[in-house]
Amino acid sequence: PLVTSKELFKQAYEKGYAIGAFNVNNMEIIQGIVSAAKEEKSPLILQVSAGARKYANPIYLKKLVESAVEDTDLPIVLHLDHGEDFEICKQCIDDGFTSVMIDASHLPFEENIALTKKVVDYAHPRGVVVEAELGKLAGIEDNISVDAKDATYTNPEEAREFVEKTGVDSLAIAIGTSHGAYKFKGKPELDFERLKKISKLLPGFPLVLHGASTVLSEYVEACNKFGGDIPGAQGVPEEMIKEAAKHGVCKVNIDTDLRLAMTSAIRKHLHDNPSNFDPRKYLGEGRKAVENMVKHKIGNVLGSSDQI
Ligand SMILES: O=C(COP(=O)(O)O)N(O)CCCOP(=O)(O)O
Ligand SMILES: [Zn+2]
Repeated sequence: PLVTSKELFKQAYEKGYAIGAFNVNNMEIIQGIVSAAKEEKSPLILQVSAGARKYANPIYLKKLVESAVEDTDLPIVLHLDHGEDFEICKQCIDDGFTSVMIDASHLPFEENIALTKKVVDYAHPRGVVVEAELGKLAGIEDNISVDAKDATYTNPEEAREFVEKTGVDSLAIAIGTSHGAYKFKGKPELDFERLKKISKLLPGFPLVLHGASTVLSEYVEACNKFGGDIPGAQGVPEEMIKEAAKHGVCKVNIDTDLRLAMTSAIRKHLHDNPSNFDPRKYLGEGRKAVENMVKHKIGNVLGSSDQI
């Protein structure tokens, strides 16, 4: 069924695992993710960004997710990723999403609170949960200085005040991750001291990690071997994701690893089969690669297998 993440996060928090939140943009990506979750008997968050709504048309995405629920009967959360204003959150809530993110992290603290509370006050009476963000995902400057970290990473005391004043159900925090394939110039590093402080001040409260792709080297190498050009790509080591799940992180956002898995498979297929021009062949290979990557994440990193 379509579910909210409330109960899923509660169990994940208690058992120390995290739930993958995978971005969806087309049928094959959804099918790959969902078959992996089905096989791993794992709860699942399918998330739709504004970019995905523009690319695929919201109606198609909603119907594809409904098909996944009908086909597998998995507990699936349909989540709006990075909602940029009240309007889009309202639209998705009215459209049957079970969870929305209002990303007001670029606003001053008080304005972030006000806008987040406005979304919470609309969502909760309709049985929908809300994710907000406090702090700014790292840029890709080299290991940034301590005071720069304090200026951009999530402040633990502010996090507690934010949650109390907004009633939000989960909080995306900034501890050194960033979106995309180029997360670290030097050695990958997350601010675990900060994470521990935040989770200590917010016991039992679900935290969210954005920019949590590993940028798996096997896919980067395959992309580059078959015509791609993705130099120096680096992500979050899987050990760090496991560690974060032990300190209150219940939702782990993964999009770049999906893209790399799909792209590497398609590049390889097109390279190895120059005479083929049937999209079902290379899109099918892409789907299979997505399925295998998500199975790996669920089974070996997130720990959410056999939880349904
Ligand atoms: O946290 C992440 C993904 O992190 P990742 O890049 O490490 O996978 N996300 O919220 C995904 C953001 C995708 O937005 P868009 O569709 O506009 O490109
Ligand atoms: Zn994000």
